[in-house]
Amino acid sequence: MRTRDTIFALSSGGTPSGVAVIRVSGVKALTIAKQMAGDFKNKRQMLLRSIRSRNGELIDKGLVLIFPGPGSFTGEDCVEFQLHGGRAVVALASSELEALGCRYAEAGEFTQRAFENGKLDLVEVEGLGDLISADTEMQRRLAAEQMAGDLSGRYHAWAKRLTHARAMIEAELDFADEEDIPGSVSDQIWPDLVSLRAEIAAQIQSNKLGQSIRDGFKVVISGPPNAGKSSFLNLMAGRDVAIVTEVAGTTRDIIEIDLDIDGFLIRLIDTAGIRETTDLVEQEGVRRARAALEAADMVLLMSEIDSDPEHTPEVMPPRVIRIGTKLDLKRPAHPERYDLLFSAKSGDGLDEIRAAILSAVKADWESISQMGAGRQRHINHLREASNFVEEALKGSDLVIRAEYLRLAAEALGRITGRVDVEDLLGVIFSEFCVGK
Ligand SMILES: Nc1nc2c(ncn2[C@@H]2O[C@H](COP(=O)(O)OP(=O)(O)OP(=O)(O)O)[C@@H](O)[C@H]2O)c(=O)[nH]1
Ligand SMILES: [K+]
Ligand SMILES: [Mg+2]
Repeated sequence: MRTRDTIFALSSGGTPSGVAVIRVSGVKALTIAKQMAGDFKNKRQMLLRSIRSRNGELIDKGLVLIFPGPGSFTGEDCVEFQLHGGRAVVALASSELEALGCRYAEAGEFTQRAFENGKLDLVEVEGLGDLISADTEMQRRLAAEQMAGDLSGRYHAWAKRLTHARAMIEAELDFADEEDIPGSVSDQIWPDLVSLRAEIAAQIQSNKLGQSIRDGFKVVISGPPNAGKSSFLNLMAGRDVAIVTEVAGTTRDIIEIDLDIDGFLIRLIDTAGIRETTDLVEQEGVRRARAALEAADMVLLMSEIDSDPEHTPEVMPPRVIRIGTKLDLKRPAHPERYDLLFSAKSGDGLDEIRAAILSAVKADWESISQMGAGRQRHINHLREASNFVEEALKGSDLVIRAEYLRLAAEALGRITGRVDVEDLLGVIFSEFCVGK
């Protein structure tokens, strides 16, 4: 059995490093640690020991952390060796561990064991994965809350309410023939389920917004050719990412840069100027520009001040900021046409654009920071659950309504991994790095 193997991995980053952490988990962990570091009591403790190979040769002197199961990250017996992070030290310690019967861990295998031993549920596992890959402060916050179980707790609480509702229905069915049950007991549960459905809808909305915090808030730069879109992108990037020329139709491919603005990941996307054209390559650029607009969280609609005709994209995403460009050349005759004015040449207006982006992403953040930001996977199951609740609310036969509530609870259970999730596990754990 694969899970009976004792596994190990270098859990700290690449060598050489000041310290290398080698983590060992499984039934043989404590025995092997004793072979390498001398005898100790099986209790949670940290020891400073000489680590030796089987023939008594000194590998290194370092710290040995003992975590007997189940009070460990994986729930199994675990040991961590903190050695000096030289390549040869790590190589020798690793080959010694292999010789003593350990196997190098696969990506995410420690976390998978933690899940199998009930230490983390799937939502917490995803939070942990996000925490490890978090680049910005807001990604970190969302992930830390999710890992701490905030989101799991909410999903669990909903599943419990559904179970309670079913119990009320069962009770009513059992006592249906008794005269002294006043009205229907289960009638009390329907108002609660109506509000549960609303709470799930709010969570779906929050999860959607949360994805833009986690994966980047997508700001698309759109507008006619030569508006100065790429010049703006380059200024924000602080380097010449995109080609800028006076030729209309210079940009064809989508050009994306990631920015960290006040802890938020902002994905700034430069696109081809939108116009009718016979140039095949430019046509494809325009098609891609339109597609980018559809996926945008926000659009910076740029046009040269007082240029005609006025450009309006066909697809209007929720947030559009109209920006008049090349302010160094001209003051606008129709200032009401623009939300902001900007010059790539002088840099005037740049701070205001940055502030507008930040205030949009902060508005999203405020509406989700209380609720967390589950993944698309959560959204799918939440929709399923919500549909079943809907069916239960619409139904008339109590037995069938109770069955819908069971299905709704099951859909919620799949989010945290309480119900058949085998097929999901591979996907989730493979996202992890080795050593976690
Ligand atoms: N004076 C002045 N010229 C600018 C400004 N911004 C851009 N330009 C010039 O306008 C021309 C077009 O700029 P780009 O940044 O390539 O414009 P674009 O919107 O990306 O153009 P396409 O990719 O062709 O759609 C270039 O010659 C730029 O140097 C500005 O603020 N002031
Ligand atoms: K251009
Ligand atoms: Mg361009």
